[in-house]
Amino acid sequence: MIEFRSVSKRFPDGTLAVEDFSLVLPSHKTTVLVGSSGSGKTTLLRMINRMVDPTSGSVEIDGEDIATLPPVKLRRGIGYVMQNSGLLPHRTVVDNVATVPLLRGTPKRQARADALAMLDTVGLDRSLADRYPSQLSGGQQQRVGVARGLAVDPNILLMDEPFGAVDPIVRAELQQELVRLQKELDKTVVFVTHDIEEAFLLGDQIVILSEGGRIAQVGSPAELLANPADDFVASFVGADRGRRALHVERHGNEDVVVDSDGRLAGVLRSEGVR
Ligand SMILES: Nc1ncnc2c1ncn2[C@@H]1O[C@H](COP(=O)(O)OP(=O)(O)OP(=O)(O)O)[C@@H](O)[C@H]1O
Repeated sequence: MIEFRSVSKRFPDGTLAVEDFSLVLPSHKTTVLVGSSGSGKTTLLRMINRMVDPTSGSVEIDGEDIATLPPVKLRRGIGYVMQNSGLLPHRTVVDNVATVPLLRGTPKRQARADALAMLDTVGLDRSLADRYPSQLSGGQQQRVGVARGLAVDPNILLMDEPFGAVDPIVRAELQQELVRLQKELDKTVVFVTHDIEEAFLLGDQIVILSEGGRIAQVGSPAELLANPADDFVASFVGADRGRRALHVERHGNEDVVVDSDGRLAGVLRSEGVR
């Protein structure tokens, strides 16, 4: 598990990006940090692999204070996927995926074989292996980014708005793919987004942040929707707008569920009946 203990981050220019943040991120679960721009999501994420060090407080992984670990070593064991994929433009797809394993000393032939297998895992055709990133679509580039993040078989995968720059259809595909991958790989995933729908889809634990990394509420999607802590959360999760408020209408012998705009959402069945 990852634990933030009273973590604050003040940047040299005086910006207090995160103030006294404490949270446990359970292992083998997906925690989604969601909040508006500037709420400190990226800063928090980057403190997990020491791309940013806290000004005060500590971050622990499985009980070990990561300030005591060399950053380079730590990072090689943590997958990191960025919004614009962060691929090296002058390296082929397969070489991009194999970069970190090679740095860790995996023999070249083995690293290539592993990288090709990883393309299969993220649903990319091996025929793309020798292309350069610019010869791929945005969605394909993001898949390569995910493959690269997973290439070192990390326990922890950090994802910073990885699907933010692709069109909505590809984005939905990538989200479904991540749901599938997470079932299969069972990593501890920390995912940053400003999209609450994405958070609801992917998160076991959702952390709603307001400015300065302040936690507005932590909970499962159901908890947040059923019991929003305040108006800010209610508005953020859409509980206030009636958008998610469904009601039941009787049609003949069936109860159907209808949304606030009168659109049909489904049929109501008592539990156990299919
Ligand atoms: N290197 C830096 N130096 C100074 N201020 C910084 C630095 N990096 C981030 N900040 C500031 O810290 C605050 C939090 O930034 P951060 O990038 O963590 O937010 P975010 O929630 O990820 O935002 P976004 O959704 O826009 O990516 C912002 O006010 C930002 O301007």
